[in-house]
Amino acid sequence: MTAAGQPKLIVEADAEALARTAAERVMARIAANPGRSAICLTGGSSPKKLYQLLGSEAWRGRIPWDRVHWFIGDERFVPESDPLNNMAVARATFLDSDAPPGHVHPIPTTAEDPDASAAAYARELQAFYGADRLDPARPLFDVVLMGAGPDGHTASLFPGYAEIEETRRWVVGVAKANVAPFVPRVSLTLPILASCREMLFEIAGHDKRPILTRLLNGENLPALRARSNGETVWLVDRAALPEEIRGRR
Ligand SMILES: O=C(O)[C@H](O)[C@@H](O)[C@H](O)[C@H](O)COP(=O)(O)O
Repeated sequence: MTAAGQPKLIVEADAEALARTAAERVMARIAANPGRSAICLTGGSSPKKLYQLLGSEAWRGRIPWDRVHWFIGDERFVPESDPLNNMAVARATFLDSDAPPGHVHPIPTTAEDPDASAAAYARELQAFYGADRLDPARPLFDVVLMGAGPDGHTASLFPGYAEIEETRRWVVGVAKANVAPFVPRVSLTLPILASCREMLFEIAGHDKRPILTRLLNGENLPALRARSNGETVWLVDRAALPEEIRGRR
């Protein structure tokens, strides 16, 4: 985990400390980009503490809302009114109070199917970026937030699924998830997620220990294959660490 190009592992005492470090890193990337900043959010339970922090009185005032745009790396193909909708969680927790509406870019789930929704979001990302080819010298996102599922998926890129190998399309529809909730998904692909200054994984809690152990052992799972063209950071808490590593820290 220390060789060049490898994810950098940062261990925090607990999920609260992890969320604070994640918030500081997001803020540092926004501050380092004096222009229009783009943050790619994620879903599931892992980012909730971070979102709550960013929505708190102390942190809200630190965010330059007028120059930050908020995207999402994957979505469950359910209406925004459904509690399973990833962007709806981010909106309710921190975006709705301060983000200008035009700066929040949800994956549309009103299209006829996940493929149509994926195509629409690809067009939106390309319009924002100003090109349909990514220039390695000009990343699409400042930060891409990620989580790791129990099967090693990340975003909605599941192990063994064809979508993980996609190199051409920016966004793909995924007919059925490998883990609950078993609803269709829409996901950005690895090359698009890689187009960022920092990819930041949040992996916390005892339940994550089995999958973190597999990832640290180098299993070729989507969460290990997802890498930034810039920096990749795995923020983990002690509860998620395998026993033998925990004893050494
Ligand atoms: O829509 C989703 O479910 C996600 O974006 C997904 O990739 C998530 O990050 C992992 O499954 C981890 O999920 P938890 O954070 O709930 O463990």
